[in-house]
Amino acid sequence: MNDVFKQTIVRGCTMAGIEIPGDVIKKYEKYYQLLCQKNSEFNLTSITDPAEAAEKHFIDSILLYQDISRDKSISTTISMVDIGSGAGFPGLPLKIYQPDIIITLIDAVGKKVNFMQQVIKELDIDNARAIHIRAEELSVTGREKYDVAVSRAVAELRVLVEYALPLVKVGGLFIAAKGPNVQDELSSAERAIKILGGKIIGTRHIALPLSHEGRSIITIEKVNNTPDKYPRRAGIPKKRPL
Ligand SMILES: C[S@@+](CC[C@H](N)C(=O)[O-])C[C@H]1O[C@@H](n2cnc3c(N)ncnc32)[C@H](O)[C@@H]1O
Repeated sequence: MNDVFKQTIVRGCTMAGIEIPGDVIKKYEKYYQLLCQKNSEFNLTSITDPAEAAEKHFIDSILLYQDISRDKSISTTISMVDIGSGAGFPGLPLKIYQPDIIITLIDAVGKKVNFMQQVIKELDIDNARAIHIRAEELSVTGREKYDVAVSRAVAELRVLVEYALPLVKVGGLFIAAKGPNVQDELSSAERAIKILGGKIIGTRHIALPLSHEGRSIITIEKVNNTPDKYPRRAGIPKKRPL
């Protein structure tokens, strides 16, 4: 096992005030090992250095937990979808950290979904599935079904909300993990958020605990049902953002 990876998880979580159980760290180590193995076959991530991966993939993911659980007690089961999860971030580290989450991970690229399925199987993770589907298509079976949607590094916010908000229950949350500067994105997404039944309830600006890179975590509450005509068909949200 990679000591630098483990030490960085422990040190970073301590600095961030996150209590991280030993069995969770062990699973992250195994996950990181699988990530490095698969990454030599095809490109899953450009971040493979152990300290960087520990902070920028794993800690970065679990920093969202505070936003997800803000209205729920820790023991309440949360159904969550991660849109454009890629190699599993942020959904899988969150699920490993809080096993009560029931997670659906989706991605448009089959090879990435195969990798997530491998991690789920090899780490023996319950209540987790990875599906090869586009977000626009999941709303056929997954419409207004999830308590929480999360997404990191997938699209600009006005596009992302058309992927995410149709999947979230009224009263649920969409949490977008973004870089430090989000003011322009927030302004240009205002109209789309309103049309789709959302309301921005907060943007939390934070720094990663070790590199001090900035992040913004945008939380949108689903306050009204999304009109049936959204999402538009695959590709249209990105081509013609609301
Ligand atoms: C830059 S990667 C980010 C992956 C991961 N969320 C992370 O932060 O490491 C963007 C991912 O979003 C996926 N994606 C983009 N548009 C999508 C859509 N409409 N539905 C599902 N997946 C999508 C891509 O296939 C890609 O794997």
